[in-house]
Amino acid sequence: MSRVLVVNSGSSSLKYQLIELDGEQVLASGLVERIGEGGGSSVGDGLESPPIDARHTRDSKPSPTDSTVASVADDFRNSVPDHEAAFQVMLTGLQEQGIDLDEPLAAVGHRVVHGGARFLEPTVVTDEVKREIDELSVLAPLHNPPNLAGIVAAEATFPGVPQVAVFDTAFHRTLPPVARTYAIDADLAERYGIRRFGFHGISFEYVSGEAARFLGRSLADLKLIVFHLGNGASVTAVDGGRSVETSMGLTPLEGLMMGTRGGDIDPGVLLHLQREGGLTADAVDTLLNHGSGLLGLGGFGDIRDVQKAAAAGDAHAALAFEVYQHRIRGYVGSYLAQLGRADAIVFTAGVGENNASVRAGSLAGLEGLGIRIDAALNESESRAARAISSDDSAIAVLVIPTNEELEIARQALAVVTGP
Ligand SMILES: Nc1ncnc2c1ncn2[C@@H]1O[C@H](COP(=O)(O)OP(=O)(O)O)[C@@H](O)[C@H]1O
Ligand SMILES: CC(=O)OP(=O)(O)O
Ligand SMILES: [Mg+2]
Repeated sequence: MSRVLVVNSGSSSLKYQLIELDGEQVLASGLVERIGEGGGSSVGDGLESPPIDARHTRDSKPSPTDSTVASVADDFRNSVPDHEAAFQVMLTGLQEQGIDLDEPLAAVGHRVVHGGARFLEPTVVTDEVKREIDELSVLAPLHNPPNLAGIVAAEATFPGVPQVAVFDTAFHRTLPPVARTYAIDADLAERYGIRRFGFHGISFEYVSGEAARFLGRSLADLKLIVFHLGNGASVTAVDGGRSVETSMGLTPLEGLMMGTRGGDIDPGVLLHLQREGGLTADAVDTLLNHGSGLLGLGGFGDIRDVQKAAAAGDAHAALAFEVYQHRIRGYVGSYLAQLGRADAIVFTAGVGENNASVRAGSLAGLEGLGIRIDAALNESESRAARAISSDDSAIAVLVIPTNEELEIARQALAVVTGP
């Protein structure tokens, strides 16, 4: 028996796949979107079709007149998704795709974003594991609560089936001390567990393997810079299959600019907002997680909407689009220096796979570093893993579709079947 249900219960969507790992066949899949906001669901090829318009976001940012701290916070709280309802929609979706829910499952695999220092491997869920995932919610408030809700719902629906948590942080267990250390007081860091963890590890692991396969080379010999550009976005330097540097840190707030998160910021800005703006710590949290990034600066959380607004002459949207690419370009340079060289730069996830302008814009002007994009290849509508660099590019540039669900299914099955 090697049938695994994968539940990726996210902050505003639930993605699922039922996978038969003998032959790696997807038996059913779907996406339940805009949970709790009257949103619908899609089944079947849902993961291939364009997903949600404004995930993690409202349709547009609050106007300055209603942006008192309290009203901004309340506004976002009103859109807290109902994950239990989403789980029920998923079950209906599975049945509509002809799945008999009584057929035995080897495991249910769950994406869990923050595994802290404790969870370095995929882990069979126990009450203690759930407690620890819950405790880590303070470091991933957008993610761990819905991840846990998915686990609890699956336990109730599939009693006796092992629930396996697969952690986004685990791939980054190889980060060397120099890359996981913040330059703050060492005793304080120790006492409060302050260090860099990194996220999107499930995707980075899958995509690195696929990039090696595409290049026909051993992963052990490759130096890769992998950009996961989804709603959340991060980049990892992968050396011989190991994460050696990554842009997210203690929480998924650090690094690149994202849909509703701003990424790297001078910590002095937060102090200034608290002292001069009168914002509470919770209001700053809301602002950083829900009201920054493309949404905060450009007015829309989905980069396609930002591009449309920019094309229509909106200066803030145009600037947001530029800043997004400027950050990516900066990390290319930084990680090239950290790795010493790179065999390939890889783009993945919603924006990375689908947005040719972001790829071209971010890498424009980097010919001196040996990076040249072929415009026609870059603009191709192909969904397959592919190269988009020109023949004379010293560093290959690849687009590799991610498949977090397949990676989770593989890891979950490996845990329950043992070595
Ligand atoms: N088919 C598509 N064409 C263009 N952009 C897309 C497409 N699909 C997704 N995106 C972009 O990807 C973003 C979401 O990425 P995704 O990886 O699905 O996010 P997440 O899994 O983090 O929710 C959207 O904001 C959108 O801009
Ligand atoms: C860790 C993270 O940011 O995940 P997502 O992209 O799913 O929001
Ligand atoms: Mg994602």
